[in-house]
Amino acid sequence: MTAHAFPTGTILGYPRIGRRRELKRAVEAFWAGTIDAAELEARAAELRAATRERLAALGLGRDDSSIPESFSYYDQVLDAAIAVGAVPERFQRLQDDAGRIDLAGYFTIARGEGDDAPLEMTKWFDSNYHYLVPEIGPDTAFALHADRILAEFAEARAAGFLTRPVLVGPVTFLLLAKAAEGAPDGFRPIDRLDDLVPVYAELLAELRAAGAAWVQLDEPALVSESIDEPRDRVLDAIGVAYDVLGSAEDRPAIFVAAPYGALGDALPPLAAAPIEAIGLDLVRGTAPERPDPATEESLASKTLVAGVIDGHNIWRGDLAHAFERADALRSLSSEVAVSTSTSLLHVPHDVDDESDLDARLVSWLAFADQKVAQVATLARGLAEGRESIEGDLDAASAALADRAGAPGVRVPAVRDRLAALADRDFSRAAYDERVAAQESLDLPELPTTTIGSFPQTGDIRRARARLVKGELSDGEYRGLMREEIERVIRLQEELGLDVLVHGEPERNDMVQYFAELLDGFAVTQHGWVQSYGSRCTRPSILWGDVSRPAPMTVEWSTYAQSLTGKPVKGMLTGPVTILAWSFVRDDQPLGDTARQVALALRDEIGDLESAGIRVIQVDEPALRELLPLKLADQPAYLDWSVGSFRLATGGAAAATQVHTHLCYSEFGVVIDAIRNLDADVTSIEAARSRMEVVDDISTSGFDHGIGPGVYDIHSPRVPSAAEVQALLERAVAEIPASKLWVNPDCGLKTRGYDETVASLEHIIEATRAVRAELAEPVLAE
Ligand SMILES: CN1c2c(nc(N)[nH]c2=O)NC[C@@H]1CNc1ccc(C(=O)N[C@@H](CCC(=O)N[C@@H](CCC(=O)N[C@@H](CCC(=O)O)C(=O)O)C(=O)O)C(=O)O)cc1
Ligand SMILES: N[C@@H](CCS)C(=O)O
Ligand SMILES: [Zn+2]
Repeated sequence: MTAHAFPTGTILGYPRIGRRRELKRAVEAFWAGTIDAAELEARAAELRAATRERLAALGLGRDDSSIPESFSYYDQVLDAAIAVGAVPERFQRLQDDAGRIDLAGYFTIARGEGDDAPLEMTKWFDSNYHYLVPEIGPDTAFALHADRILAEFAEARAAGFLTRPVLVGPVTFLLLAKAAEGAPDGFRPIDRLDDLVPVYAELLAELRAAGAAWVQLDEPALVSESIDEPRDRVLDAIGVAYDVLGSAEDRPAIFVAAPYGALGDALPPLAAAPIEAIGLDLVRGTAPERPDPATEESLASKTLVAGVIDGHNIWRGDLAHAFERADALRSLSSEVAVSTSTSLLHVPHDVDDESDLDARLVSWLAFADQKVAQVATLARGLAEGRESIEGDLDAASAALADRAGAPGVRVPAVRDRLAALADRDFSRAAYDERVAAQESLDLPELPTTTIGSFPQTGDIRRARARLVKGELSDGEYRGLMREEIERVIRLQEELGLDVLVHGEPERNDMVQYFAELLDGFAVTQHGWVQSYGSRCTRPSILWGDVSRPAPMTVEWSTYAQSLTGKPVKGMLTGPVTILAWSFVRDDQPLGDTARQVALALRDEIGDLESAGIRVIQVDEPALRELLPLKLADQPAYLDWSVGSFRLATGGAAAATQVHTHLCYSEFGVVIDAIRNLDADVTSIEAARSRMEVVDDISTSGFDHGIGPGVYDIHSPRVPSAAEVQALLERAVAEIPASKLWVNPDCGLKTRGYDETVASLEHIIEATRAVRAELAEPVLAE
C-alpha cells in the first residue's frame, strides 16, 4: 500500500461529453460509419488530454491524484460491466478469444442489434443521467478486462499527470444490476459479491503496478434507501467487499465516495473497513454528528473528503458556509479534504461560454469549471487558513445577497395568485363522470397513440439552427414547422393511429421549449449536460418567479387539429419535469416553485380547451427521478409533486381527456402517486423490460387508462409485429382491455423515419391482431 496523502482538493468526476459536445459528435460519426475506431479513440484521447490540462489550470494538482480519470464513451456502469466481464450471454459473440470487447461491441451492448436487445437503461439516482443496467446471473463468469482503465491511466502518466482512476464500486455495481434472464427465482445479483470482489482486487493490483497512488470507488447505492434490497444485506456487503479490498497488500489507497445523500447507517461499516478515505455528500447529507465510539475512532485515521460544492446544481452558493462545513470535519479527523458532492457530470462546462446570459445572473452561477475553482479555493483555505480565502468567500456572499433582492426573483402578482389557491383547484370531476363525458371521442378498443414527438430530423434541427443564427425569419421557420406537422398528421392517418400528435418539431427540448416562453427562466447557449450515451440536454435556469406571458402551444396544436378529424393531443410538460430537468432556484421550497409552473400550465390547458383540443397530455417522466432517496423524505415530496400536477390539470373539463406519460419502468415504486395524479390515461415505459411492469399494474388495482409501452424507442431496432403482439397479449392477460392503450415507451424524437414507420406499422398490425383475438367469441367447453 502507498503512503501518499489524499489531495486537499478534488472533484468526484468531470463532464466527459466535451465543451462543444466533441465526444457526442465523434461517437455519432463512428456509429454512422464516417470515422473509424482509431479516429474515435484519437478524438477521445484529445478530449481527455484537454480535460486534464483544464483541471490543472483551474487549480487541481498534476501529480497528486487530485484529477479523477472519469472518462466514459457511453456510461460508467457499462464500463464497469465490461471491465469485470459481466457480458450478457446474447452479447458474448462480441468477445474475442481473450474475452475482450472492442469499441463497436461496447456500443452494440449499449444500443442493441437485430434481435439482441440492449441493456436496460434507467435513471442514475435522483439525476437526469441514465445508466445501463448490468445483467448478472448465477453463472456470470467474472474476469478482469482492465485494458481501457489501465491505458487511460498510462496515457495520463505519459502526459505528466498522476491521476486517480474512478470506477463504480462493487457493492453499487451489483445493487444496480438486475438478475439475468433465466436466473432462478430469488436470485439477487448481490449474491455474487464474493465472486466479484476478487476481480476488483485484481484490478487494484494492476493499477498499483501501473503506478496509481489512489483509486476512487463510487458507492452511491449506499446512500439510497430506495434500493430494493434489505438494508442489513447492503451493510453486510460493504463490510465484506471493503474488508477484502482493503486487506490486499498490493493496492493503491482506496477512496470510497458516497454521493447523492447521507451515508447514515452505512457509515459505521465503511469506517470500520481498511480503506483510506471516505467521501461524504455534505450538500444532500449532513456531517456525522456524534458517531458511536468505534466509528469515531475509525474515522480519526481516515481522510474525510467533504463534498461541499454542489455537483448537482449551478448556483455559486454560499462558499463561506461550505468552508465551515468542511472545516468542521476536522473535529473527526485531522485529514480533511474538500470536493464536489457528486461528479460534475450533471452540470455544464463553463459559465464563461455564455455570452448571452445577463451579467447579473452570471455572477450568481458556477458551472463545472467555476466549481473546480471553488474547490481549489476551499482547499487553499483548509491548508492556509480561512484568512487566505476571505476575499473569495465575501465575494460569493455578496452575490448571494444580490440574488435575493434582484427584480423578478419575487413577483407579487405570482405570489398573490399562489396564496389564493383553494382545495377545489386541485381536483377534477369524478373519474366515472369523466369517462362518460369522454365517450364522445369515439375511440376503438385498445386505442393507439404515440407519446408526442416524431423524429427530429436533421432538416428540423438545421432549420432551428438557422433561425437562431438569423438566417431564417420567424415566419419562414414557422412555415417549415407547419409543413412538418402536416407530414406527421398525414403519416399517422395513413398508419391508422387513433389519437394523433402534432409531432413536436418546433421543440428543441420538451423542457427548454417551455423555459424559453415562460418568465423566470434563462436558457444557455452551450450548457450541455449528458443525459445518456451521446444524448445531451441543455437544462434551463429557473431563477425567478414563473409566469406565462402568452400561450405557448396553442398555435401548433390547433393547426394540427385543423388538418384532421381524429383527435390531436395537446402536449405539455408537467411542473415536476420542468423542475427536474432545469437548474432550479434553491432559495425557496421546490413545491412553491412547482405550483408557480403549474399555474402557468393550467392557463395553457384552458387556452387549449377553448381552442377545441379535446385530449391533452401533461408529461411527467421525471416524477420518479426527483423522489428523495431517503424514505422519510418521500411523503412530503409526493405531496407537492402530485399536488402540482393536479393543480396544472385541475381546471380541465370532464370531457377533456387528460393523459400523462412517465418513461421509466419502476412503476411499482410510485404507483400510488401515479394513481393520485388522477390522469385519465397514463403511458409508461414497458418494452425495454419486456412488460414486467404489468404485474405491478394489475396487483395495484390501477383502474384508469394505461398504456404500457410496446416499442423501446431508445434502441434503433424495429420490433416485429409478432413481438409487439406478444407484449400486448401479456398486457391484456392482466389489464382490462377497456383500460388498455397501445403506444411506444416514449417519444420518437431520437429515432429515424424508416425505423419509426416500420415500428408503428408493426404496432398497428399487432393491435389489430389482438383486437381480433378479443373479439373472438369464447367457445363453450
Ligand atoms: C425524454 N428525456 C429528456 C430528458 N431531459 C430533457 N431535458 N429532455 C428530454 O427529452 N431526460 C430523460 C429523457 C432523456 N432522453 C433524451 C432524449 C433525447 C435527447 C436529445 O435528443 N438531445 C439532443 C439535443 C436536443 C436539442 O436540444 N436540440 C436542439 C439543438 C440541436 C443541435 O444540436 N443543433 C446543432 C445544429 C444543428 C444542425 O445544424 O444540424 C448544434 O447546436 O450544433 C434543437 O433541436 O434545436 C442531442 O442531440 O443530444 C436528450 C435526452
Ligand atoms: N412528449 C415527449 C415525452 C418524452 S418523455 C416526447 O414524446 O418526446
Ligand atoms: Zn418519455
